[in-house]
Amino acid sequence: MSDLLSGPVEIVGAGLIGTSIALACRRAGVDVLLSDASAEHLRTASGLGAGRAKEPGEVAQLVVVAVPPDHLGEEIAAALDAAGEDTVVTDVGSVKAAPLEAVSGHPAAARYVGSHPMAGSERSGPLAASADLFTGRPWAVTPHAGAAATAVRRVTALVETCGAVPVMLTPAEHDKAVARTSHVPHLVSSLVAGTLAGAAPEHLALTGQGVRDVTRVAGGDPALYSQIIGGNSDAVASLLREVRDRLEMALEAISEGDRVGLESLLAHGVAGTRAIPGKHGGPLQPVAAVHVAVPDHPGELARLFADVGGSGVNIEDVRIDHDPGRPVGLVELDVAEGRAEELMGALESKGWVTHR
Ligand SMILES: NC(=O)C1=CN([C@@H]2O[C@H](COP(=O)(O)OP(=O)(O)OC[C@H]3O[C@@H](n4cnc5c(N)ncnc54)[C@H](O)[C@@H]3O)[C@@H](O)[C@H]2O)C=CC1
Ligand SMILES: O=C(O)C(=O)Cc1ccc(O)cc1
Repeated sequence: MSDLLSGPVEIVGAGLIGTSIALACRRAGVDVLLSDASAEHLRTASGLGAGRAKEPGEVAQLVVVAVPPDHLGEEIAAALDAAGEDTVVTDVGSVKAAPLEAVSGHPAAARYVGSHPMAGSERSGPLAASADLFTGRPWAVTPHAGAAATAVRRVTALVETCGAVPVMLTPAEHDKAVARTSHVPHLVSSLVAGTLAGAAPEHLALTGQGVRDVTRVAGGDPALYSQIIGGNSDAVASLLREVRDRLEMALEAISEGDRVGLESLLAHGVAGTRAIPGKHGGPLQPVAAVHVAVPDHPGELARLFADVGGSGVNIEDVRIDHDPGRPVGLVELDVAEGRAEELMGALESKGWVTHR
């Protein structure tokens, strides 16, 4: 348990994110008080060991507001109104503009510091929660100009207690950043996924890993994402105009048979993928993909990973695709470039069928 965060921590909104934070705090030995507009979510989260229902009069050291975006402002203001003199209030909202507006002018605004974990899931509610959700993930801490240094330290201690990596940003920088790294990618993913709805089954039979990668985040709850994206409209609109300009360039290049123009657009995309930081925030390491055919039986993945472990080659990333015609999975293992041949040799010697 951190000296800066001895508890209790109060979670307002015991859904996916709130319950995950609660579970991580409980694991660190911190007392957790829960509240939620839904009695069922409160019961479920308590039953999962995320904490106990808050009793009237109990005062927390840190309140974490984890409700849907449209309700953050009112719940943050209510938490500041009700809190003790030393209580710090944070929220986990995906956009920082509205929460900040809600506390501006509040006499206790110095005790509010916004934050945003960059981890989640397409699912919602306490049953989707996990104490490990934030492990190793970036978590923005976004103090406003009037925030107290002690409040910033306590919110940073929460991030560390959850095993995440704090990233300090102003609220305005944060909102611009997430428009680029989260909100526009989500919208574009949804637009692409929409072209699949109602498509002919014989076309969908050719679905491979690429389209699954591009459309994964589009599976998120539309009610939640319309609040998130709609709450960051200026930053999202400005980037979407850039995307629209490039889409028009792509249409023009395709209709005019301009291969040079098309290649230049695709090369710009490659540059974008290389700009994404690698694991642990370092530069992106060049990786090579090794594909392994894995029979669709219980225990086969465990056997594969044990054999990879025995080879001494570290797995940088892993994806699993399914052969539509056979009971076989295709596991794609990303490893450091230069070690792929060694891994293939080691796996082939154990009977696995591999290819690059
Ligand atoms: N879902 C994700 O992947 C991520 C979500 N966030 C942010 O976290 C916040 C919560 O999102 P999730 O946990 O995904 O949603 P969720 O739907 O799983 O949980 C929200 C919880 O808040 C409760 N609630 C609603 N209104 C309330 C109120 N006025 N007072 C008390 N409880 C109330 C709901 O009953 C529910 O249990 C959102 O603001 C979202 O922007 C941040 C990072 C990732
Ligand atoms: O699913 C993913 O890859 C995510 O990036 C999850 C996510 C969703 C919403 C956020 O505000 C932050 C993170």
